[in-house]
Amino acid sequence: MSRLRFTTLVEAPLTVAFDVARTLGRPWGAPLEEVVSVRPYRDVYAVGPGSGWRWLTHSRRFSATGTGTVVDEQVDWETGAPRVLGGLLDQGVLRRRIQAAMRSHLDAYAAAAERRALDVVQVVGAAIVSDGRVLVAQRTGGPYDGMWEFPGGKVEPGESDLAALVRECIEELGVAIVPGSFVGEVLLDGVVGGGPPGASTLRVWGARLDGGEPVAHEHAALRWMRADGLEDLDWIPADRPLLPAVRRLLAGR
Ligand SMILES: Nc1nc2c([nH]c(=O)n2[C@H]2C[C@H](O)[C@@H](COP(=O)(O)OP(=O)(O)OP(=O)(O)O)O2)c(=O)[nH]1
Repeated sequence: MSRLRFTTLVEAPLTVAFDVARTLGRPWGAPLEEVVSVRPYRDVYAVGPGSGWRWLTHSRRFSATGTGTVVDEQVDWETGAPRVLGGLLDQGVLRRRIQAAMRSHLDAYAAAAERRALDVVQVVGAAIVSDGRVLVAQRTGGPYDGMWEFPGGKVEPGESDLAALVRECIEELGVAIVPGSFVGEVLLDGVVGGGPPGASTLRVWGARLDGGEPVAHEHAALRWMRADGLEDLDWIPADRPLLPAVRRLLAGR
């Protein structure tokens, strides 16, 4: 079997990286069919019957990082041609062709995803840690009335994620923060900022206070929570998958 791997960093949220990858498909003509699709985390395609290949799969994994989405792709194939000829074909001609086609395809893909990301409203949140506790905030009004969240909000056009994080904490809590390590990114199912449902994501960073005590200017309440009480809060459902990473942040790992 022959295998090629590709890694691309796309400056776009998970949802955009995933959706644009699927719209563009892949740069070779083999008739691949979808085997698995878990939006926005992974998909797998393989050749359909009667295609002339013994084996051809293309799998992609989309992972969130502080600077964008990392897309790891793997192409596995075997033509099924007789031994020596098959080896030459798989390891020589096809390998070079797939590699060259994928390289220019991935450059165009990254650029297209970055352009599309400009049209999607991104939400950022701060997991502010102090003395082994994390600050959580209770929303008031709207569909998530009474639920708990990380302070933060929508990134404005042309603003960086971290600038938005700092601005939102000043507006909502009246404090300056220093952003730290990236905690994670989750899909938001609903409509955010008037966009299509499920287009946006929430990206959370660890942070520390740069002096001052947070005051709830826009929330019903604020609470400093230790790791063991986090699961019991009535969180906005989208935030729950982030809790294991927040516990690791509190444990200093
Ligand atoms: N801030 C924040 N928003 C979250 C979290 N989880 C989650 O699903 N959301 C959703 C709720 C909203 O639909 C959206 C954020 O909107 P927001 O109302 O807080 O944004 P904003 O501060 O910019 O408010 P506005 O100026 O538009 O009124 O993201 C979270 O942990 N923190």
